Amino acid sequence: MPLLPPSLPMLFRAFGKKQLRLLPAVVVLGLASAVLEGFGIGLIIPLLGIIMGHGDAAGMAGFSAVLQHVGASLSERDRLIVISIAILGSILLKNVFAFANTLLTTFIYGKASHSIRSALSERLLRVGYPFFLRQSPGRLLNIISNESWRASDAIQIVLSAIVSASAAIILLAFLLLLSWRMTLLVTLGLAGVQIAHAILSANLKGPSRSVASRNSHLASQMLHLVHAGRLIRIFGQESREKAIFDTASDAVRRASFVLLVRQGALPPLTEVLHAVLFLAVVIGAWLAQVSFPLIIAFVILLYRLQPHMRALQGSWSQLQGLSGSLEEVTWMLDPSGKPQPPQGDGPFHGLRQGIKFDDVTFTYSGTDQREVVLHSATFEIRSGRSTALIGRSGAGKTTIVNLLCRFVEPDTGRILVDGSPLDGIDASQWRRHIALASQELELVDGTIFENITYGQDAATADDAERAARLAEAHEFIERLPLGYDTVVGYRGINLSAGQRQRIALARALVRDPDLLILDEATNAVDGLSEAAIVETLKSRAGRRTTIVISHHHSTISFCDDVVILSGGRVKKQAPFGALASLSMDELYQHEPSVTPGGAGAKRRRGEPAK
Ligand SMILES: Nc1ncnc2c1ncn2[C@@H]1O[C@H](COP(=O)(O)OP(=O)(O)OP(=O)(O)O)[C@@H](O)[C@H]1O
Repeated sequence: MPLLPPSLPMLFRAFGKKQLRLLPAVVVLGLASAVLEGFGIGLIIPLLGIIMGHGDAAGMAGFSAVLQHVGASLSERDRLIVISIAILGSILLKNVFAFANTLLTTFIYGKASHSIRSALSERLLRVGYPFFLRQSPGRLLNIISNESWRASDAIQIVLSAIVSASAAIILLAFLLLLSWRMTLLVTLGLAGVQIAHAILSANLKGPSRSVASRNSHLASQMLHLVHAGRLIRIFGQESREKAIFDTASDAVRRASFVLLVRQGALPPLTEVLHAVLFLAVVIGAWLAQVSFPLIIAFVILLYRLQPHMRALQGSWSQLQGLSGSLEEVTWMLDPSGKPQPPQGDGPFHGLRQGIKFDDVTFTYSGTDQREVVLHSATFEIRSGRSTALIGRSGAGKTTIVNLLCRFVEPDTGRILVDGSPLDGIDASQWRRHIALASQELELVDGTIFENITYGQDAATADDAERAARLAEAHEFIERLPLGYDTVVGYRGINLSAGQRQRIALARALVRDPDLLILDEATNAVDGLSEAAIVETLKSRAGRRTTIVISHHHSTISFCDDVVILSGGRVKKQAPFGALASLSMDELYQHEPSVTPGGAGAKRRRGEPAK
């Protein structure tokens, strides 16, 4: 049986070297206060000796005899005063050390909880994006908001266990110095209690895991209630959702009850066992005719030892009870088995010739069906031109954007940027040259100015206004009482969908990127505004590369090229001018008869179009 939960070492690593360096101080303070406590209790032997008129060391050996000689040269009265002062002094100093220890452990606890949360956020920010496609948001939320606190509690439990262990070791050493026979009896008894306790607390792991998984489920339900407020109301599902939530909440209650009952049974049980041990020692000492002051000192030491031993056992069972939470936190902290962030460290200074998808195939991993969503896609995006990416719903357009932004990587094939593989380029340098406005990218909970300049710390109010004008957002922003200082609320809840889209577009335009990607970025914008936005985009044409995804003909009308997708396959790539007269439906159904190079040509040779 491992002494500590296997997840603890990783937690301590997250904890930081600086804080770890403080741990010896915790041990030293714990030991020092225990030494003072043991010493103070030991001095009771000569004190009682004087009071009871047994001032000599008859019947005593070893350390007890040494203590019995403390102040032996003084008169009885002076000795009594000196010993009393020494006892009081040691109690006082012991409590000063104990308080210093409390301060230190509280400081370390605070730092530990912060370090764990910080490490969790670091992991979330650095992990490869596909992680979010596979994991339940409820689970992630539960780990950060609930389990991270429990992991911090585990660290505090370990710290107080260190203090208790230090005290127990010292008090046992004092017991040993007083009588090795009685100490042997005590140690055997304590070992028995410890074994009984360990066996009982081993069955806390299951309920602890059950609490963690039910908490994840409950967090998912909470997220659902927050996000689906309109859906639930319009379909009149309040009662049903309430019942589902209550079931999830009650499952947490029931799992926690089982855990707490099992945990709660341990302290009374160990207290009874300790009491049995205590009595056994007293009776044993009496039977062995140990001197009375020695028995008193031994019993007091034993009495003081018990809370530390019980605290140690309590720490053990608490750690077992927290094992589900610890496993969840260490799972999130552990980089192994998680998608890596995009690799590659090549520099990128700007797009010159263009981007080529070369036979790219892609499947979203982690889904049960694992359907191929992009089949051998080959097409080009010319630099300084606008390319419309069109196709019916589910054709794979957003997947292409995900690949371009390196949120996901191709299974086979390559994406070439100016002839170099994209996966060899440093992802953050590449992304600095891209801006994405998409129906899925949210606004941040801040002001309109903060949203427009998100990721552009150097952007001024003028820059923000210029971008807002280009995105047809300036007018409505100016009409708001607080203008650019208006707080948009969580996910931009205080704005209309069209207003949110225009701010998101301004956020993309303020970067003036090499590659602007608009994925259904204006589908909620009114016709007039959209026409003006298209004019803006036209003015960028020839200067910057733009990819536009839309189901509206008007939105793609200014594009130079069009790539038509169907069922994850590139059906056609052509200059848009040649097909501009066709409606969107006709474009979607267009057969790959005149494909200048690229995927269509390849298929004509080998593979029928789907
Ligand atoms: N995270 C995901 N996990 C699994 N499959 C996904 C995921 N995202 C998309 N898909 C699947 O990939 C296919 C292509 O989806 P994609 O979002 O690229 O389509 P789209 O052409 O952008 O559609 P729309 O016009 O509706 O936005 C679809 O069949 C979809 O079900």
